[in-house]
Amino acid sequence: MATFSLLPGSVALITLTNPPVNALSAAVRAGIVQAVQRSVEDPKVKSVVICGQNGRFCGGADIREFAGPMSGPPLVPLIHAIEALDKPVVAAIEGLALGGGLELALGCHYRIAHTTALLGLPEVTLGLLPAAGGTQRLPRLAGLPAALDLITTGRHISGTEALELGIVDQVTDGSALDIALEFAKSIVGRPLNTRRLSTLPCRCPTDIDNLLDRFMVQVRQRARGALAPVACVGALRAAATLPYAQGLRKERELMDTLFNSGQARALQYAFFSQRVVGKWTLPSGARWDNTTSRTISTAAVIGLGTMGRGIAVALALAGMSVVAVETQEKQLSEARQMVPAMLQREAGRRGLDTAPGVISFCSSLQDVSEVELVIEAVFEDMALKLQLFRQLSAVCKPDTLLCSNTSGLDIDQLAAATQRPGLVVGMHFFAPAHIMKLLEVVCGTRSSPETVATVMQLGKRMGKVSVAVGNCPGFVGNRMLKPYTEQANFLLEEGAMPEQVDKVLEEFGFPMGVFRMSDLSGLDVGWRIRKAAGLTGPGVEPTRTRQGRRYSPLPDQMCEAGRLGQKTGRGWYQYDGPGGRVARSDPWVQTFLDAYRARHNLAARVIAAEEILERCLYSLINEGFKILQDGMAAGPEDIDAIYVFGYGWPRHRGGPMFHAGQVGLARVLEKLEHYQQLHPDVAPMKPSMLLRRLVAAGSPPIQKWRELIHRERVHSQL
Ligand SMILES: CCCCCCCCCCCCC/C=C/C(=O)SCCNC(=O)CCNC(=O)[C@H](O)C(C)(C)COP(=O)(O)OP(=O)(O)OC[C@H]1O[C@@H](n2cnc3c(N)ncnc32)[C@H](O)[C@@H]1OP(=O)(O)O
Repeated sequence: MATFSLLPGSVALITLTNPPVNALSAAVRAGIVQAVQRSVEDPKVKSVVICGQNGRFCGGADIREFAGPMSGPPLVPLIHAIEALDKPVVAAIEGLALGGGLELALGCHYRIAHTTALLGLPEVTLGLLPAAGGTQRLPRLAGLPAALDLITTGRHISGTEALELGIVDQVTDGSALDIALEFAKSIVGRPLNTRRLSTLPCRCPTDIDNLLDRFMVQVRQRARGALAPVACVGALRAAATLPYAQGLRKERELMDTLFNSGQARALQYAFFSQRVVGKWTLPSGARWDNTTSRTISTAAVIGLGTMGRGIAVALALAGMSVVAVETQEKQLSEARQMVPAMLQREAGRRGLDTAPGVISFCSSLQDVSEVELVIEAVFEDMALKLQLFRQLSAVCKPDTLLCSNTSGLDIDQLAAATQRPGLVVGMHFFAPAHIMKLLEVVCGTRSSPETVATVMQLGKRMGKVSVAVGNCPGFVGNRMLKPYTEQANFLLEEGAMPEQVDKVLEEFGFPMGVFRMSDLSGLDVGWRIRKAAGLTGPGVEPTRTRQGRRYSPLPDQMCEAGRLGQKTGRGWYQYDGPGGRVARSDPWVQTFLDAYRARHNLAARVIAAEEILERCLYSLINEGFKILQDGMAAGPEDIDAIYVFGYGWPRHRGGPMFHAGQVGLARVLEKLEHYQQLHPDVAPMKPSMLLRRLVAAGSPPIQKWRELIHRERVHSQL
C-alpha cells in the first residue's frame, strides 16, 4: 500500500509501504493512485514528496506478480498522472530506486538521493525492459549513451554517480527525505514545464545511427542469444528517433514480445533461485533460520597457487584479516608480489580505495594457530590433504573451522583425520576465486549445523552465491560435468570434431564449448583424477570399456602426447604458444582422431547438432536428477544456481533443471531412453528414477519438485 500524510508547510508525503523493498504491487499502485488523487484535490497541498518506508525508496515492480494475470492500476498511466500534476513532486530516494521504482522517480519533477542509494533499471536481467516509460525518459534526462549503458547492462549506480549523470538533482549524506521535504516547500509555484521529461527532446549525439549500430553489435556479442538486451536497444532507438508517444508505443510493443517469453521466465526463476539457495536446509532438519552462525574475522589460506591466491584476496575484500601460508619458497615469493596487486585491482574495480581487510604472508603452519577459520587450497591429492588436516587439527585452536577447497574429494575422510569432525566442511571455490560468484559449501556427514551456517554466512559476506551441497564425488557441479564431458568425448569417437561440438554448445549460450573449456582449465586436471580412480595409467588395459562401462581414452592420449591445453600451446586446439588464448583448429587433432577411429574400427558418421546438444545436455541433466534423488542438493534451484554462477550455463536459460522443465520432462525422458537404447553401455544415459516419477506425476512445475521429492523420500520411494 501507500500512505498519504499532509505535513506542515503544505507538503503531502506519499510513503510506499511494502516491505522488504517496497515493490510496486497492485496494492501499492492502488495506494499511489489514491494518494496522488488526494494531492490533486486537496487545496492545502502545495507540493508532494514520494518516499519509501524504512529508508528504501522502491525495488521496482513486484516480480512475483509477473507469473500470474496482471491486476490493479497499471504503472504507465500512474506515472503520467504524477508527471502531469501542476504541484511539484519530489522523489526522496533512499536505499534503492530500481526498475519501476526509478521509472516512478523519473516521472517526478525532482529527484533527491542519498549518495549511497542504488539506482538502476535492471529489467534486462529479468528478461524485460523498463516498460513504464524508462526507455523513453532516461535518454531525455541522461542522454542516449548513458541510457544505452544503464538499460542494456542493468547495472546499479550510486546516488553520487546518478548526480554526475544528471539523473538526480541533488545528493546528500544525510536524510534524503528531510532534504526533499524542505526542498518541496521551497519550489512551490515554480514552472514545471521543463521538469516533465516526456515533453523534452531526447539528448542524442549527432551520429545516432552510428552509436546505436555499434551498441547493437556489442550487445549481441555479449547477449549470447538473450533477447532482452537487443530489445532494449530497439526501444532506445525509438526514443532517439520518434516522438515520445510513438516511442512509448514501441517500448510497450517490445515489452509484449518479452513478457511471456521463456527467457523472461528463466531469468525471473534465476532471480528467485539465487535467493532460495540462501535458505539452506540439511537432511538433519537444521536450516538457515534455526541455526546460529559465528562471525569470522580472522582466516588462513594454506597453499598459494592460483586458487589459494584468489581465496586470500576474496577474504580480504570481505574485511577479513588473512594469514596466507605457502611452504614452497618460490611460490611464496610469487604470491607476495601478485596478491597485493590483485587485491588492489579488485578493490578498485569495486570502487574502494583500499581493501577492507589485510593479508600477511608466512611459510609456517604454526602461524595459523590463532585464526578462526582455515581454508586449505593445496594440490588436489588426498594423501597430502589428509596429512595437512591432521597437522591443522593439532595446531589450531579447538574451535577453529577447518575447510577444504577440494573440487571433489571426500570431506568425511578429511574430517575423520581431525579431532573436530563437526568443524570440517568443504568450501569449493571456482577460479578465479576472487571474481567467480559460486561457492559450493560441502556438508560432510558430521559437519555441524553451526559450521554450515558460519560458512554460508561467510560466503555471503564474500559476495558469493553459496550453495549447500552433499558430500559425494565431484559434489554437485563436477559430478554433473562428468557425464557431459564423457558424452562429448564419445561424440568425437563417433565422428564429431571438437570445433563442431563446441559450436553447438556455444550457440546454446555457453561462453565456451566443452573442449575450449578443457583447454583453458588444463587437460591434466581430469587426467590426474582418472589416474587416481584407477581408470588410466600404467598397467591399465587400453580398452574402451573400463570398470564395467564405456570409456573414452581420448583425453588421456592427448595428455600422453603432451597436449595439456592452453598452458602447453596445444590441446584440442592449437594456440600461438604456451599460454596463448586464441583457439585455432589443429589438423593434428583430425589426424589423431582418424587414427584412433581406425585403430578401434569405428566408422566416423555425420552427427547432427541436435544429437550433440541432446546427448551432452541430457546426460548432465539426468545426473542432476540423480543428485536430487540422492539428496545431495536440496532442490532444483540449488543445481541451477550452481550451473549459472559456476559453469557458464546461460542465465537466460535458467539452469539445467529449469531447462529440462522447459523442454518438457517427458521429452527429456523419451530422448534419454532413445540414446540409452543406442548406447546401452553408457550408464549416465539410464534415466533416473526421479525423472520417471516426475513424469508419472504429470510433470509438475519446477517449483513443486522439492515437495514431491520430500514426499517420495518420506515414503521411501526414492
Ligand atoms: C502480453 C502481455 C504483456 C504484458 C505486458 C505488461 C506490461 C507491464 C508494464 C509494467 C512495466 C513495469 C516495468 C518495471 C519492471 C520492473 O520494475 S522489474 C523489477 C526491477 N527490480 C529489480 O530487478 C530489483 C530486484 N531486487 C534486487 O535486486 C534486490 O532484491 C534488492 C532490491 C537490491 C535488495 O537486495 P537485498 O537487500 O540483498 O535483498 P534480497 O534478499 O535480494 O531481497 C529481499 C526479498 O525481497 C524480494 N524482492 C526483491 N525485489 C523484489 C521485487 N522487485 N519484487 C518482488 N520481490 C522482490 C526478494 O525476492 C527477497 O524475498 P525473500 O527471498 O522471500 O526474502
